[in-house]
Amino acid sequence: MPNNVDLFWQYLPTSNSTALAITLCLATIICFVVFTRELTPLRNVPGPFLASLSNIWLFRQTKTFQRPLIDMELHKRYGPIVRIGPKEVMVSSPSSLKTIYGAGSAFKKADWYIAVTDCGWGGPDRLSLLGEKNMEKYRLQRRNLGPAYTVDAVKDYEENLDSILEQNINTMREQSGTAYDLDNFLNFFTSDCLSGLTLGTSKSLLKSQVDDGTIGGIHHAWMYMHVVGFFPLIHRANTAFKVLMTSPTIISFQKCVRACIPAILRRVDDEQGNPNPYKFQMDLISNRLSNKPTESSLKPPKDVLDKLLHLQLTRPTLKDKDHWIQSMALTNFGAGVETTAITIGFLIDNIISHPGCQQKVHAEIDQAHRDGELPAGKVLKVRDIQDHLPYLNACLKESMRLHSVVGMPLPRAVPEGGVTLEGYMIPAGTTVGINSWVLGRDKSLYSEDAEEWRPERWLEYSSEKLKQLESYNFSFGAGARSCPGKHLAQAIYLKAIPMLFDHFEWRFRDSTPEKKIQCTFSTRYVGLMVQWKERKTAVEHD
Ligand code: HEM
Repeated sequence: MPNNVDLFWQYLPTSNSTALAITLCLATIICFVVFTRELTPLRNVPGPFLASLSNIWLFRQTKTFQRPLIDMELHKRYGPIVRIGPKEVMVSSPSSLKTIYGAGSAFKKADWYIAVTDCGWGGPDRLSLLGEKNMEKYRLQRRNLGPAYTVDAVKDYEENLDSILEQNINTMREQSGTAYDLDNFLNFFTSDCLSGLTLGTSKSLLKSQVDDGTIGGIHHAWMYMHVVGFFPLIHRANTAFKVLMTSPTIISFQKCVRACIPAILRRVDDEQGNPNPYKFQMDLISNRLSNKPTESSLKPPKDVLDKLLHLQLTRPTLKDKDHWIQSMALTNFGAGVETTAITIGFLIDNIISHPGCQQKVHAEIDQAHRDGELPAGKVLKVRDIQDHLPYLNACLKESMRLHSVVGMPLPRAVPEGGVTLEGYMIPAGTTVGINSWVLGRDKSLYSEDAEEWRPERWLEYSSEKLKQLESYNFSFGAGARSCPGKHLAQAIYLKAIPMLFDHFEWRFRDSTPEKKIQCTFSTRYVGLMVQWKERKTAVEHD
């Protein structure tokens, strides 16, 4: 009876050249596996086998748009450090947060961010804060434009925000009882608010319920960057061909890319419905750039663009930089609309999902009205939620902890000399990152019930503990590359949230709503239908 070895030889090809080809193939595969997986200090880092061989594994995971859930599962399975690419690991401990992102850290943004930029095709002097890798240029831009985004600067724009918020609440009164997709509705809401803050006026998207292309454009841009980021070369080539191949007769390279990775670009295609997503904003910005204030006509700034133009007048670095001013103003939309909408959306979802929570929120607001702490019928101040609505504020913190806006690790490159993370030596050049969804559920920070929704925890913590937790708050990033738009976003959601619960009672349209997240860097619910109805205010109750 032939044994297994005999059978093996029996089926081997007889021709010498075929045998040689097979041997060469096998040898190449073995060399490739040994080289990419084993001949690196990362060989002992646990993780899925296929992930250690090529970025395709990570690309495929990312393409599901479920990174927060996938990353949480991976950490549960493999521990505080997981190898998710041949040269990429993901870590989870709070101490790693300080090492990678802390003040003075030498970890630069990784190559994933190349897909956020135009690869220099718009000229070397472009402003693209999120993707900028040249730290000298980045610091120069942020130092000069940053003053338009401080807490004090934002106070100057609040009047515009207040009138948009009032308009939005009135519009919502008219729409009472109608069912809306929560994410869509809030994108309209925040787009109007950011427009008021940035340009002093809005296109009233919430009222018209029609996207002028801006919201779709932002969404598709993030979707593209989120996935193509793993293949910077594709992005570079794509950008180059987009610029070079303007002739309609030449088959654009973009089309080839589309054919190769249809899942991403099928959605990008939709964008073509509106070739100029920022038209409304661009027209206003161009108009004001051609009618700039002079020293003698200078008035106190009323919106971000005003403030940027003031800065331009006083800072020589900004003298010939109209394109920086334009890009910075547009960044408020690209980086602010979805992120702020998602922050409010997750909170609304959490409050309606947890029985009794909305009643508590309403009771707290009503009591604050009765105690005279909140003026009835007026837009609240940014600090009101912190000072007078502790339970609602605790719900917000709990929501941001469990459902952070950014749902993938913020990728950074390990600097020269390497680093030790979670007990493993990680060589220079490796991409490392922490996912906020994982850190927000860290048991060493939030105790054993870290996975549960329990807003009361924020009312129980000592001030020391609160301070410690604040230092691990990753919602707006951390260190030198943390979010410059934080105060702008906070002005919107800290004012809007109490109003949305003061004036309305919320419910899901369906008794058992389907909750499907979609992570395109930012993470939202898709297709979650909600309704609101106007409620009597405390004064009307009494
Ligand atoms: C609730 C709303 C917001 C959240 C949760 C948020 C979150 C974040 C996070 C986590 C980062 C770090 C990204 C990274 O390290 O790659 C970031 C960066 C950034 N954000 Fe925001 N953001 C919000 C609103 C805004 C707004 C309104 C603006 C408008 C100016 C803005 C502009 C930016 C920019 C330009 C960066 C890049 C900074 C850098 O790379 O150094 N964000 N944001």
